[in-house]
Amino acid sequence: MVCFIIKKLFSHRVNQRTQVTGTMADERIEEITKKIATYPDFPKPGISFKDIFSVLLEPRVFRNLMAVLEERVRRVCPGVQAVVGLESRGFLIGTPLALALDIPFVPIRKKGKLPGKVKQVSYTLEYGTDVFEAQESSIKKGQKVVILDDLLATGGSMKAACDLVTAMGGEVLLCLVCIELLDLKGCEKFSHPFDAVVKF
Ligand SMILES: O=P(O)(O)OC[C@H]1O[C@H](OP(=O)(O)OP(=O)(O)O)[C@H](O)[C@@H]1O
Ligand SMILES: Nc1ncnc2[nH]cnc12
Repeated sequence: MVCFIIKKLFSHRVNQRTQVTGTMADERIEEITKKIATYPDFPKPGISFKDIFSVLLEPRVFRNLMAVLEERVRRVCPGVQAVVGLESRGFLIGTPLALALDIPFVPIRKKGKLPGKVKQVSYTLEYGTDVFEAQESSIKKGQKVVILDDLLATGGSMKAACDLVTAMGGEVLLCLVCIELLDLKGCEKFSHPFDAVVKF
């Protein structure tokens, strides 16, 4: 209900509402921002690659990132029932977040990697196309989920994940990323509530 109201107020962005306030919080995010390394022209010319792994190299900064993500989920969608993480970098932050919230972690993987019956959706990336899959039994009808990823670029991956979760009967309460590339306007691709810790 709260998410619904926030969504109505801020369209697809909930940053204004979920931003952690206070000096400590701002300092954590400032430090996380500084730690994210940028690699020009990787993996293709014209792509400015933002590397979440540089944050994971420092346990204190990684812990602060996880704390910020957890605070935002608890604040915006306290009734959340699962964390959905996108392969592969979304797994790195999705699994510790699910553990911290004591709820299931649901992987969305690229085609052909999940056993058993799967549901799939195809999508376009900033530098290619791919197919996402989830195990049929991993998302229950009516289950309230947060979708988590390291980065939002064109928004193709997040939109595909929203479509897949919705097609499986899940309810997307929040799409959450560590890094948003503002110029690419990826959050305009989908209509679910969205939040990002760091924006470039
Ligand atoms: O907003 P988009 O344009 O869809 O791009 C963002 C996605 O691209 C990257 O994943 P990638 O497919 O490169 O996989 P990886 O995490 O395994 O490196 C990133 O981790 C996001 O999932
Ligand atoms: N610019 C970028 N940096 C890191 N990961 C990405 N995935 C898609 N675009 C990306």
